[in-house]
Amino acid sequence: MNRTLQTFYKIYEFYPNLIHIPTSKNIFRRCRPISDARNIASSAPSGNLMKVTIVGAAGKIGQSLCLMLKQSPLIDVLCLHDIKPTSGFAMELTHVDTNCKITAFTGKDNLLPALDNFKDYFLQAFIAIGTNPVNSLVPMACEVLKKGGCYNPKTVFGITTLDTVRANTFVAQVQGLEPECVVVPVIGGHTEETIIPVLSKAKPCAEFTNEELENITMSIRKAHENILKLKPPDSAPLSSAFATARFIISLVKAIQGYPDIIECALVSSKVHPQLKYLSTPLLLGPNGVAKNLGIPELSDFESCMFDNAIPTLISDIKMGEKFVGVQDPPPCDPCDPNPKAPRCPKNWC
Ligand SMILES: NC(=O)C1=CN([C@@H]2O[C@H](COP(=O)(O)OP(=O)(O)OC[C@H]3O[C@@H](n4cnc5c(N)ncnc54)[C@H](O)[C@@H]3O)[C@@H](O)[C@H]2O)C=CC1
Ligand SMILES: O=C([O-])CC(=O)C(=O)O
Repeated sequence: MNRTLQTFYKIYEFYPNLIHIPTSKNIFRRCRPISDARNIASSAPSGNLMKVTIVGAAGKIGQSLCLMLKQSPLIDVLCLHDIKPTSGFAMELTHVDTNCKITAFTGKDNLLPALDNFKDYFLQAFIAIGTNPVNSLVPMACEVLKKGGCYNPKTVFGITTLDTVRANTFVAQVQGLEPECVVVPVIGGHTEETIIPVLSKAKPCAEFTNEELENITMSIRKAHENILKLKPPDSAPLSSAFATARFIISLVKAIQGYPDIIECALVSSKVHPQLKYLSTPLLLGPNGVAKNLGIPELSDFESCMFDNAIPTLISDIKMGEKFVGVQDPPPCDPCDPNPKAPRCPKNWC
């Protein structure tokens, strides 16, 4: 096994529910009706196939996610991988009368066959991580990919779409709007203290009383906890699968050249000096992040939440990096300056 293969193997061992989308620059198909898609897809040359691999596919989220993705006319091959048996579940999915083909692999030894295209496309393959803790696993994955010499910061994503889906829903309830019409950016990370719903930029309407702002924000941040109270020890597999499917379809559309695809996701970031990874709105294109749209202008309430989240985000990021051996840079020692360097100013460190 060469070094690149080992790297990928290591990543996939760590990340059930990681979603891998091998891409080809040749893939620029436009949206088309399902009936039309059946014909086109069946005659599409294999190099142009849109394949999505779900790792951890036999789990609670994975199964619903696969069912949703099986219904997409934009995906040609849906590949299921899990350490648990996948063949029965895969056979059931093949009975769903949509064009998307199903392939299935079981066990660690079959991970590489599940990712059969990655050797050719690994720098373009999109990797989306839904497994918690997303705030730490994305930095960890990026470090592993860097060590393997196959890191492309534009194509590694932490899935935070569930926070956006919840924000849209709760805002729509309060404002009496249809949830499908509401768009709320959610930045930060994917834990209670790091989720920052930017309600001041909600569309189509960002008018809220202070009480509404506080209630909606808390409902989004505590959504997981509130679900656990009603259905312990379950998480939120249905809404998570829905949100993950939405994010995956957005990635697929971006790869296929659809314009104006914007999603919030946790990515390697330079938009804040202290945060190497941050979830912000992203313009997605065929090569991944086409443009990081950055931190929207925040209200005082949102700025306060953001400032409070920074230490947690930093510590979550460090935790992920340390897990794969990345050390903090040695602290600056003002008593032992490099004689060739300018003297370290007092309190610099
Ligand atoms: N990002 C988000 O918004 C959300 C993320 N989650 C996270 O998603 C993850 C999955 O949740 P569930 O589906 O409910 O869990 P689950 O336990 O039902 O499913 C996980 C699946 O991964 C498989 N698996 C474990 N190790 C594997 C490996 N090395 N290779 C391949 N497959 C492997 C297991 O056999 C299992 O089928 C959890 O970490 C959860 O915290 C949950 C909700 C929302
Ligand atoms: O932690 C979990 O398993 C569930 C989760 O992310 C959420 O509901 O937002």
